[in-house]
Amino acid sequence: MAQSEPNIILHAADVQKQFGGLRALSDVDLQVEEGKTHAIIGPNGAGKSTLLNVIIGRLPPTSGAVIFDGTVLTGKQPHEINQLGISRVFQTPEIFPDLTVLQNVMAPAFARRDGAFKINMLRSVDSETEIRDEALSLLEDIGMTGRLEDNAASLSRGDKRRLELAMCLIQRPRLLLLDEPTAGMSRHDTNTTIDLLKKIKSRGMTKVIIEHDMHVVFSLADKISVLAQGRIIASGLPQEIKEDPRVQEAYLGGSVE
Ligand SMILES: Nc1ncnc2c1ncn2[C@@H]1O[C@H](COP(=O)(O)OP(=O)(O)OP(=O)(O)O)[C@@H](O)[C@H]1O
Repeated sequence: MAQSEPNIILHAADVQKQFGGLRALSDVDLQVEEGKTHAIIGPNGAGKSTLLNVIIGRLPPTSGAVIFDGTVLTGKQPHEINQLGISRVFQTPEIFPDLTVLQNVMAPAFARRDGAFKINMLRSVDSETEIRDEALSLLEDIGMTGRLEDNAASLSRGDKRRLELAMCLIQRPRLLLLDEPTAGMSRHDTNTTIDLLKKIKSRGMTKVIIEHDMHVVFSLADKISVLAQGRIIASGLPQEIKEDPRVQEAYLGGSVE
């Protein structure tokens, strides 16, 4: 029996981004399959953050379009894109410093339940007990059960990043964008985060991850696209990318191990 075609949930179609005289993105065509983890790698200045900012509506593309599950995102505001079920974990954590750790994780679930989020996120309307239970479960997953009542401002940078990840996960977005989710973390915290991201894979959430740490990339990615000087120079399975001479060259002759 023929295999059914994979569903492309996110498509950046022929995207260009110009900053004055600098072309940060050229002819970028990125297709992300539903339920998969798609990593975008590339040397410094390759255009990775620019592409992510175009996807989430923070930057308008100079030309081209981004399509999410049949809806053209280009021209929409970041909050509208978020309401369609796209969340992003930022390099600088965006948390509520004056709330406790537990309150931080519960807050986005209440916002989603009571406000505009509720229409397009995967989950249905929950009771406060359900939200609390899910927040506790996520906090256990990220190893922060011992810090529930601590003020979020008191957390280390790595803990703030994992807290923000839990805040995104409780919204159960259809697409989660992760911008260097383990930057600044110890190896132990990095591995905890990898385990958490693997765990949520089984929930069918699609993830796009930008990452410099190849241990993280090769632990998580189903597919990898390589950006260099604003162009996608290779796209494929992790093993194909590892062996691709163009990729080795883009990393200045280094290895992508
Ligand atoms: N707002 C901006 N104005 C002008 N130039 C910009 C702007 N944002 C990014 N650039 C330039 O666009 C290019 C791509 O930058 P970008 O931050 O997307 O790369 P990156 O792959 O994310 O790099 P890194 O891995 O170092 O974060 C770089 O040359 C950068 O200097």
